[in-house]
This record gives sequence, structure tokens and C-alpha cells, in this order.
Amino acid sequence: MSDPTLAPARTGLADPAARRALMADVPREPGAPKPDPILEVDRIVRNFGGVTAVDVEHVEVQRGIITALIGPNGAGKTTFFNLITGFDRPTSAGRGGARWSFEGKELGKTSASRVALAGMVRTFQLTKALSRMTVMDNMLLGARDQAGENLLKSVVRPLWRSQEKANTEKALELLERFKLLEKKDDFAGSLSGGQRKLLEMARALMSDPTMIMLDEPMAGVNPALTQSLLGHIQSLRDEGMTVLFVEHDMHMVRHISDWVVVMAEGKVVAEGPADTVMSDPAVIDAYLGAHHDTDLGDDALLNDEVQEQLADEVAAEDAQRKEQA
Ligand SMILES: Nc1ncnc2c1ncn2[C@@H]1O[C@H](COP(=O)(O)OP(=O)(O)OP(=O)(O)O)[C@@H](O)[C@H]1O
Repeated sequence: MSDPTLAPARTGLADPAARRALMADVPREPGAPKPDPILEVDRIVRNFGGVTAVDVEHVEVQRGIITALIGPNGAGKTTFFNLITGFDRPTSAGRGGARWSFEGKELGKTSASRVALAGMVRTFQLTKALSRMTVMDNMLLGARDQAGENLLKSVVRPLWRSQEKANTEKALELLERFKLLEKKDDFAGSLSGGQRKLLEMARALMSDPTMIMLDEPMAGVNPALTQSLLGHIQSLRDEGMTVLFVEHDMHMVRHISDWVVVMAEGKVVAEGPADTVMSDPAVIDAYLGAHHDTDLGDDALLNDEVQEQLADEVAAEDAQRKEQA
């Protein structure tokens, strides 16, 4: 039976396989139109001084599937996440440029908290301040309808109380689901890397998102918890949620994504299912151009030509270092 705590987030086709099948005819090209996009972004640009961190002409995220956003270091993935969730403002704003909508609703001028209320919620790594709070208090911070946000509820005590009770019950259910119930009174900072990732996810679910955006869900997770985390992400999708995640671990990307969007130098350079996109020349170029040590999750990509190119680049760098020494 599916989890009742996620009921409000269910949308679209009930069968996840049917939702994934909708992607079969989507063209494998940057900016490809999707049959049922939940998020649509146009002309979003963000410059930092002379650096163009993001310059995305058009991208759509399909509803009810798992989309991975990948790209080499500095490709602009985090900046893109920050822009669409209202944590940063595009340089192209206000010039009739940037435009993005979630569930058909324009979000360009919307604050981060309102974006979350609209149903698009991102996870955050545990900050120092959050580490010093208990697991339960972290969960309650994630609640969507905190009494303080609503004047009537905050002055009428019974309403405030009932909201608090509902939030606590929901937090307990989610902690149980994510196997963190025993830790509810522990400081969040005492959790292992994998448990922190589970808490980040559980906290985001407190606000009943329609789409959850995960920032490197596998970073710092030991192998024992990897399978469990992957399982949780897949079950969110299976229950109807849209998942968008940024991840460097290509094995994970291959394992669970239904669709992959590749960024390089601020732009979307390729899109497609994981098995085809990783062999796209634009993707190989982007990774090799950026740094040599990325494991694309498929050793077959390292053919002789690529190996030679790598060896030449490493030798050239070594020679340069020796010259400078
Ligand atoms: N606040 C900032 N001030 C100046 N430059 C920034 C700022 N944030 C990002 N950048 C620059 O923008 C570019 C994109 O960075 P971003 O962090 O979005 O990339 P990323 O794809 O998330 O990289 P990584 O995978 O390493 O996290 C980089 O060149 C980065 O140095």
C-alpha cells in the first residue's frame, strides 16, 4: 500500500511505468519539449562578474518521473537550482528575458518560501545551526503551514495547537518511513552522512511537495545506506512525485534516472535516457574538457582514442608544472 503522508502530491498517471513510457518519443536533444511538463524554463541567465554561470535557453522537466541534472564541476547546476527556487535572481530578469513556470504558474517574481508553497521544494545540506537542533525540530521547521505564518492561527490557540499536533504526527510518520524514528531526539549533527541525507529528504516532504529537488543525494553516503536511499527516491516517484536531482555519482544516475539533462558552461548541452546520453559526444567533450577524473559510470566510454587524449593532456599538464617549478 502506498504511503498516505504523500497523498496530496499524487498527480498524473497512476502507473509509474506508463509515466516513464511517455518519454519514449521525446527527442534526444537539448531543450526537448515534454508531453506533460511540470516545470518550463526560458532564457534564464545568471552572470557573476565576468562569469556566465547559467545561460539556459529552454528546458522542460516532465511530471512524475526522475530527472537527473548532471554536468562537470562549475557547469551551473547549483546556480540553476537556486534560480528556479527563488534563492537567487537571474541577470536576465526584468528585461523580458527570463521566464519560468511551475504547474503553469509563473514563478519569476516569487520568493523562495512562496515557491515552496507552490509545491517545488529543494533539499538543503545540514547547516551548522540545523546540526545543533534535534532531528524532530528539523522536521518541524520543514512544515508548510507553520502557525506563525498565519495570523489567525497564531492568535487563536486551539487552531495553533491543532496545527502543531498535525505537524508532529506527520513528522513522526515520515521519520518512521525513513527509519529515523529512534533518532528523533538526537542532535541532527550526530547523524551519519546517509542518515543526514534521509533527514534532508524527510524534512522536504513535510511541506507536501509536488516536485522534490535533491542536491547531491548520494554525497557522503556509505554503501550500506545507498540502496535504501535509492529505494526511497524511487518510491517517491512511484507514488506520483516529480524528482529532479543533481548528482556527481554516475552509477546512481544510470541506476535510477528516467531522463538525464546535461549542463556544461551554463548551458543545457544534451538530454536523453541515461544509457544514450552518456555516450553523446557533447557530454563526453564536456566532461573531458572540464576534468579528467570523472567516472561516467561506463568504462566502455574509455576507448583507445579517449585514453590517448587523456594521457596527452596529463603529460602536457605535468610538463607545464615542471616548467613552473
Ligand atoms: N556566488 C558566486 N559568486 C561568483 N561566482 C559564482 C557564484 N556561484 C557560482 N559561481 C560560479 O558560477 C559557475 C557555476 O557554478 P555552480 O556552483 O552553479 O556549478 P555546479 O555545476 O553546481 O558545480 P559543482 O558540480 O562543482 O557544484 C562557476 O564558475 C562558479 O565559480
